[in-house]
This record gives sequence, structure tokens and C-alpha cells, in this order.
Amino acid sequence: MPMTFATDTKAEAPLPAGSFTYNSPDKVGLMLVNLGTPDGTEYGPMWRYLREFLSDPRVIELPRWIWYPILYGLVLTTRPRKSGANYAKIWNREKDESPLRTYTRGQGEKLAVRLGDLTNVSVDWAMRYGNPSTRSVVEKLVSKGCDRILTFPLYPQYSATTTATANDQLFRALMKLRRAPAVRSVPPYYAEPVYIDALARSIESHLATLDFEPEVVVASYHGIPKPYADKGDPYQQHCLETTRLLRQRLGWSEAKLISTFQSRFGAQEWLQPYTDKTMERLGKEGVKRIAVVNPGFSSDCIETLEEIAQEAQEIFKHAGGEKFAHIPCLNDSPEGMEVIETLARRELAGWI
Ligand SMILES: C=CC1=C(C)c2cc3[nH]c(cc4nc(cc5[nH]c(cc1n2)c(C)c5CCC(=O)O)C(CCC(=O)O)=C4C)c(C)c3C=C
Ligand SMILES: [Fe+2]
Ligand SMILES: [Fe+2]
Repeated sequence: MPMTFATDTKAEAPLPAGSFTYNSPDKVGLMLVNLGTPDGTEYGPMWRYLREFLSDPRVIELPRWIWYPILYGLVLTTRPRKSGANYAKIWNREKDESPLRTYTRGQGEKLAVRLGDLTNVSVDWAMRYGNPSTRSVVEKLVSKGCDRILTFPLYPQYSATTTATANDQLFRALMKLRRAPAVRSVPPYYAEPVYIDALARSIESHLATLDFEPEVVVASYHGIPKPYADKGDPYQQHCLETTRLLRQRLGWSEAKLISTFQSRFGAQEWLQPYTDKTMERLGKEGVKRIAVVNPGFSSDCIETLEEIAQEAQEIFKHAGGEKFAHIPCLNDSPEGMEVIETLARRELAGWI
């Protein structure tokens, strides 16, 4: 008797969970991916979000046997409450969700409209941690018949802690599928003219609304631990190149536009100069008026709305500063959507 295998496709057996038939082939799924965010500010959702995020070995590289006792014994017993209180300060109460989710949804919906002429492209948006999960969105796209997926990690500067782990998660989702789609990933865009130009226009138009002219504009990027950069993560170079190009485009001096790194976590050294220490230094040196922009964040989020617009402002003013402005991220503004649409169309070449 011939041997039969569970993988034989001729039999009329029901498809196992996680498998899909194609309604019509040659559809392309375009998935925007951002970092992720908690479902609520209470202890439970904060704990679940932080556990998923901080269990990622791309984010915390310590051996698990060292990290897990610290994570479960210390971090997850204290940080959910502390971070939850900070999220509560910036929560979108109308939609009962974090601003990061609101803006990422806005980017997805607006991109779908902008790409309306591409009838074989289905646009969606997902998170690396939390909801909507990368896996649920991949399954949705595949069930719609997408046999190709273009994933768009919404990080202008590459880091293994963000871009690479977003792509890891996509491939983890594909591992569950018998018939996996072909995939492409949008490369980092830290030096793309369309991105630099969008940032410059956004900065110029925001500064024009202020009742003061900043003496210094601080480009504050999320940090990473210094050892990650020392071992070859190109993130710092990408950030510094964005600032250099932005300076060139705006015609500003090195003293007018400076780069700093924010959001330190844990005891090790992170990329320097630190944003909070720079706020203090500028205030103490007699600088009275500054503006802060966050070119590395495609959406405003806790790190920009709480840590910069609130905390950094307080530090600067406490140190003697007088005027402070936070320049919003590109979000789903026309300038921001121009960047996303241009890169998406370029990376879809040959598929549409
Ligand atoms: C070791 C820890 C962390 C690394 C490395 C890290 C890198 C990194 N993160 C972003 C972007 C975002 N981070 C956000 C929040 C956030 N980041 C960390 C830790 C690390 N990030 C934590 C613990 C948190 C949660 C908030 C808190 O408890 O402080 C967010 C905002 C999410 C939101 O819901 O608003 C973004 C965006 C980048 C770009 C990056 C490395 C390049
Ligand atoms: Fe972070
Ligand atoms: Fe922070």
C-alpha cells in the first residue's frame, strides 16, 4: 500500500488552521509596521505589552538566564504602573487608544486612499508588539489572496532593535503558513530626499507658527545601548546622517541643529549625547529658546509627547531655559504621507 502523508494536497481534507486558499492570485499586501503599544494604561495591558517587548532578544541581548529574573522580578513588578501613569498623560481618550496606534491607523487608511489606483494592492497596518499583531495582519492579507507582501517598517533609521525584529516577526508569521507569500521589505530611508525634504518643510512650517525663534534646534532620536552600536548596528550613523542632510537642506550651522539620544533604559551606557543631559546643559549655558524635533519617530508616541514635550521641556526650563517648542512628528500629515507613498510605490515596482 502506498504511503500517504499528512502533507498530501490531493485529498479533500479540511485545511489545517493557519492555511488559506487563494481567492485570486497576484494580489499584493502592503503592511505598514510600527513598534507597538499597550491596549490600555492599567497594570494588566501594560504588563503584557512590556513583557512581549522586553522579552525580545533583539531588544535586550543579555543571556535569558540573567535577564529573565531581572525582567520578571524587578522590571515587570514596577514598570507597568510607572509607564502606565505616563501613557495616561498622553492617551487618546476619544478613541481610547495610544497616539501611536491612532497615527499608524491614520497612515494606513490614508495610504490606501493614495494608492487607490493600484487595484491589486491591499493596504493594512500592524504592530511588532501588541495589537494589531503582525501575525493577524499577515493572515488577513493572505486570506484576501495576497501572494506577495511588501512590509514597511516605519523606522527611517535601521536598527536591529526595531527594523530587524519587525522583519523577524513577519517571517515568524510566515512559518505558520504552508503556502507563504513572497516578501519584500522597505529599506531604511534615513537619507532619502523625500524624507529629508518632508522633515525640513514640517520644521519650517512649525517654526513659522511660534512667537519665538529658537537659538538651538535639537534633533532627538531614540537611543540604543552603546555596545549594540559598537558591535555593528549602523543606527547611530544613520541618525547622524539624517541630521547632516537636514542641516544642509535647511542651511543651518552645526551649532543650530544638534543631535541627541533619548529614552535610556537600564544601567549600561547608551548612545550619547543624552537628550535630558543636553536640555540641562543648554539651560545652564544660558540658551533661552529651543525647539526639539524627533526625526527617528514616524509617529508621535509616549517618547515624544511625554518624554520630550513634557519631561524634556521641564528639565530645560528648570535649568534656566524660557521658551520650548516640540515639533510634531510627520504622523499622517500630507508631508508624512508623501514619504510613505513615494517609498511604497518605489518598492512595489515590478509587482504592480
Ligand atoms: C532596551 C530597551 C529598548 C530599546 C533598545 C529600544 C529601542 C528603540 N525603541 C524605539 C521606538 C520606540 N520605543 C518606544 C517605547 C519604549 N521603548 C522601550 C525600550 C527600548 N527601546 C520601552 C520600555 C518602551 C515603552 C515605554 C516605557 O516603558 O518607557 C516607543 C513608543 C511606544 C508607544 O506606545 O508610544 C517607540 C516608538 C526605537 C526607534 C528604538 C531604537 C532605534
Ligand atoms: Fe523604545
Ligand atoms: Fe521614554
